[in-house]
Amino acid sequence: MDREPAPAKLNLALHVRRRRDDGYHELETLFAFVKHGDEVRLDGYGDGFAVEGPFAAGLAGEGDNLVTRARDAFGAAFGVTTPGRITLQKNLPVASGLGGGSADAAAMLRLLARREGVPTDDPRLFAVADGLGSDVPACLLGCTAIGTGRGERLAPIAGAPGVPVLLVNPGVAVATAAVFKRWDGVDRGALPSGDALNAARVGRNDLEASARALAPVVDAVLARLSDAPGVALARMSGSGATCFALFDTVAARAAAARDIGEAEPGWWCLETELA
Ligand SMILES: C[C@](O)(CO)[C@H](O)COP(=O)(O)OP(=O)(O)OC[C@H]1O[C@@H](n2ccc(N)nc2=O)[C@H](O)[C@@H]1O
Ligand SMILES: Nc1ncnc2c1ncn2[C@@H]1O[C@H](COP(=O)(O)OP(=O)(O)OP(=O)(O)O)[C@@H](O)[C@H]1O
Repeated sequence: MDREPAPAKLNLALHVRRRRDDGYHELETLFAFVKHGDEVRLDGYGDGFAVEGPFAAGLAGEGDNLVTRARDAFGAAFGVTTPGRITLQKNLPVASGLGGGSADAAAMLRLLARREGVPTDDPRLFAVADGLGSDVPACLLGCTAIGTGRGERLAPIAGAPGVPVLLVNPGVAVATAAVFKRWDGVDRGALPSGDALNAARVGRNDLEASARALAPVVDAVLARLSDAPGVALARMSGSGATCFALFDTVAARAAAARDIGEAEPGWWCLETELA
């Protein structure tokens, strides 16, 4: 059995600069990853596709799932067919701003590249990732990076590994296309330069207002995270509704997780670290 982790993506900052003629938006975003996520497994025997784990329910099956689409796109690009049974361990909430589907697709590509002897920096692999979704190249790269264009043009930067993070999702799925559609068209300026934490601190998420309009509970999540003692930064990730907070200490993160868990037992809370 071959396994590959699919870590959750965060947009520490997400600046939307303009709407393009092709319907996508020009972004400047600071991608980072945490130490938790989904997992893709490939078993050499059998065939088919199965999803398990806490967020497996209701997820697209074979055909529509990004994992099987990644397998098929890899096969078409490299002229190989990889038999075997694929299992997706779905630990991340779906349509939640954590890029779970993109992370799963990227993990499938990494796993197949390893099997077939394709270097992970092969430009053809990135072209396949690009064709699967705007976040997939960043997830394939898998390290702190500035993303421009649709998010597919990547420049790695030094990260801040080990910083304590709390992720909170209120259980409302938000469709990415709908959030971009509500963006007000106002360019609020470039992503600040500097190291990752400084850029994150000074930056924004320009999709927050649109996501709040679709999922007003995002306000409550951000309020709870911002009010937590010892919080350095609280912000929504991607198109929401998951919000993250960076903490000064593990103890402060643990206290916030406990308080939020008691006050809002229906919310998903995950204590993790920047990778
Ligand atoms: C919000 C982010 O997660 C931030 O990293 C990404 O921009 C979205 O990445 P993704 O989920 O991989 O998005 P895609 O599957 O490529 O696109 C889904 C839909 O989101 C909108 N979309 C996405 C990316 C982008 N730069 N501009 C857009 O307007 C488009 O309506 C598109 O049809
Ligand atoms: N393996 C997968 N995991 C999650 N979603 C998938 C997967 N395959 C297909 N999808 C579909 O893709 C859509 C987006 O899911 P995903 O969880 O990647 O979005 P997201 O977390 O909102 O990403 P973003 O950071 O772009 O906002 C869902 O509506 C889901 O039906």
